[in-house]
Amino acid sequence: MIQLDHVHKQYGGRIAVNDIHLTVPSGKIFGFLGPNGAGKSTTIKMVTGILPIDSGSITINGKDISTDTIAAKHEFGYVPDSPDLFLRLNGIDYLHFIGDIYGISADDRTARIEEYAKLFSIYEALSDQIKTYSHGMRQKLFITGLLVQQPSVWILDEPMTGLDPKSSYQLKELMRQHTAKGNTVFFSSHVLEVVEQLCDEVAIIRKGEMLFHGTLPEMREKFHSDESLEHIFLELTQDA
Ligand SMILES: Nc1ncnc2c1ncn2[C@@H]1O[C@H](COP(=O)(O)OP(=O)(O)OP(=O)(O)O)[C@@H](O)[C@H]1O
Repeated sequence: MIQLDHVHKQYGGRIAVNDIHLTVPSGKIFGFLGPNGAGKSTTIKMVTGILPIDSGSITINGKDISTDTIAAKHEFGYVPDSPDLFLRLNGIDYLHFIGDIYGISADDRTARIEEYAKLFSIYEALSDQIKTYSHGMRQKLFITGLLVQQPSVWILDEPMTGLDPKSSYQLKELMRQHTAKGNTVFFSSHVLEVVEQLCDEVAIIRKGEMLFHGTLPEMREKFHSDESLEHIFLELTQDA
């Protein structure tokens, strides 16, 4: 479970996230939506401890990211929207680095690397430097790292971007299996068809303000609409 309590963030004088209160429950796939510049990545970077919070608090499985940072970081895994990191490492070195950080045993890590790198068709490329990977391959390597770590909470920023249809399907299946075991998946996306098909709950943010948080049936009831998520999203986020 992820809990955001009155979280606020400004860049200079500009408010990026305004007093957000949100619970991402265990056992659910949770979609975080909003137009460009709405505050999604800023929120995700605060949840993951990459950016400091100006005010409010964030806990992951009850561990406070600001005051109990290391413990909180052991609760989640994160796949960034721009996986352009550790470029001089080989894929396999990156996966062992993740295994070392999170104390994954040699047997578990070998089995997981083999299973998931093969599932995402990057096994053959693991001895190459990450800088030679395409965007989609980098994305899949970071997802494989998440699966080597196997944390209870998955935080994914635009995870489907750059994935081919088969990999996107595999990731969606893994998200479903993970939450079916009582774990948490929190991801941002612009692909509303995927969100509509996959998510148990959604939150919509615009200009740093939370516009809606709940299930899709609750959204339809609240906005008196039988329309698609895309239609409701466009209505909600259009400039007044
Ligand atoms: N490092 C920064 N310095 C100054 N302003 C920033 C910075 N990062 C983001 N912002 C501003 O904060 C606001 C929220 O940006 P954020 O990246 O969180 O949006 P987003 O919802 O993730 O957008 P996108 O869908 O385009 O990725 C925007 O107005 C953006 O210009």
